[in-house]
Amino acid sequence: MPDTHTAAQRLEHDSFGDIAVPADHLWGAQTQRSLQFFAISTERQAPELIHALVLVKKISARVNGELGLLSADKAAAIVAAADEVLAGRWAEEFPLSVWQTGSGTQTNMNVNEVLANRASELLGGVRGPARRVHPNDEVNLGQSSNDVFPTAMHIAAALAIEQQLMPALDELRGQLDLKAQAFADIIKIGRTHLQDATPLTLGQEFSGYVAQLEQGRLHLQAALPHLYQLALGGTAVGIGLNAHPAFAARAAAGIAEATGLPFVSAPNKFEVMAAADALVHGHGVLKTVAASLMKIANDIRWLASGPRCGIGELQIPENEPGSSIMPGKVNPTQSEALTMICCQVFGNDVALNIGGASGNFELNVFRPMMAHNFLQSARLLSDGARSFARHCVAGIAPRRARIEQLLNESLMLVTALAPHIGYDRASAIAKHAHAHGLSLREAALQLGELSGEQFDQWVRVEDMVGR
Ligand SMILES: O=C(O)C[C@H](O)C(=O)O
Repeated sequence: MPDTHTAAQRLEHDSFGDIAVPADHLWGAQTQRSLQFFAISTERQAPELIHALVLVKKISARVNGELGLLSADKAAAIVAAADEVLAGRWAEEFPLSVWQTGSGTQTNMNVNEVLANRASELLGGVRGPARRVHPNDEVNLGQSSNDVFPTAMHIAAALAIEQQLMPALDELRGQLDLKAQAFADIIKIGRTHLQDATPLTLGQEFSGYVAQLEQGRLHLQAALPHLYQLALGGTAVGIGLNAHPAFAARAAAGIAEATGLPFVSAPNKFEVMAAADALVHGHGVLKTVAASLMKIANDIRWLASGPRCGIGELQIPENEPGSSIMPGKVNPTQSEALTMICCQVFGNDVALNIGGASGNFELNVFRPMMAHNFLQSARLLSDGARSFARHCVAGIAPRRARIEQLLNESLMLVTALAPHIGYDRASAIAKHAHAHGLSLREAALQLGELSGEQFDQWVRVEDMVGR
């Protein structure tokens, strides 16, 4: 009795022979082998990377058609199949693990197979070995995983920076800037080394966060030109064997037009294929942005600590119950999520650096991991920055009474006396005040260092904050 519950299968074929694949899927033999031999963990190639690979295939088919290397009907069918994927169809046809061949060959072939089978169907043919479009000879025409995969990585990374990360960071910068302006007149005590320091305004403190993100944007922009260089046309080792001499430049121009970004054919294909420095540099900037966000998120949660027994200068939004056991407790959860994201980005950076440093001769073979880490970092930072902007920063309010209390209790206002009575005498006032639980004014008068009028004239916080 045949098992009627067994899913229908069809035979696919590659240079290793026949292999059964699920009949309802478009992928072919090499995808199936990869599923068998790389059943490793749950990380799949990022949708942004698949999208970029499919775009490369679409533009390549069009250019190869224009160059007379591919018949017009087949080029059009591959373009149409690619457009279906780019429009969101067939997402389940790209099931491969990140942890596979280091060049991304199996994912390149996954894309080739899906587009070949679908293009065949669009031409009225079948899927499988009798298909009317060949995955290697036609979809992969004039290409190798070695140039296609780094090309897709550069496209996906540049798009992630420009379309995801920059807008998200701009939103967070905008929210912080609103607070910087709103808090411009609130004088508070500064802290250095976690110890009391001289005063500044809350607005000045927040303006530092704004400037951090402005610098981050400039760093991101500076990382883009290298990512705009595309390896496509280099084929296996960078010399372009089997590609038409006009292919590289035309394909890069097509990708630039399709994305609206100034991609060009890399002037040196050996560099973009043998190394992955553009990704290492770009992720270095993502790491820098993570360092900025971690500092900002940490400051805000420390300033909001309490509400009774901490610093308590800021009130942050109370979005959800904080504790399963402690009634009424509310926690700085947005800061916690964002700082965890930053940790992940730092970890991704280490792995990506090792991968980038470990290429051999003509090819870097750490690419799927590097693409995965880069795109995960960009996504995490984008979503995290937006979440933090909307659910924390937008609702931050100053706790004025507490700010004023801590300002008045601070001993470091004594710094304003140093130009008048010298460092040593001012220091003696601060130490005396601390030792005897006195205010600075009381200590100064007790030590007979200056008159009350002089103290009031010289220790004026409004004059200390440099506005
Ligand atoms: O898959 C390819 O096109 C080439 C492969 O990565 C190799 O260099 O062996």
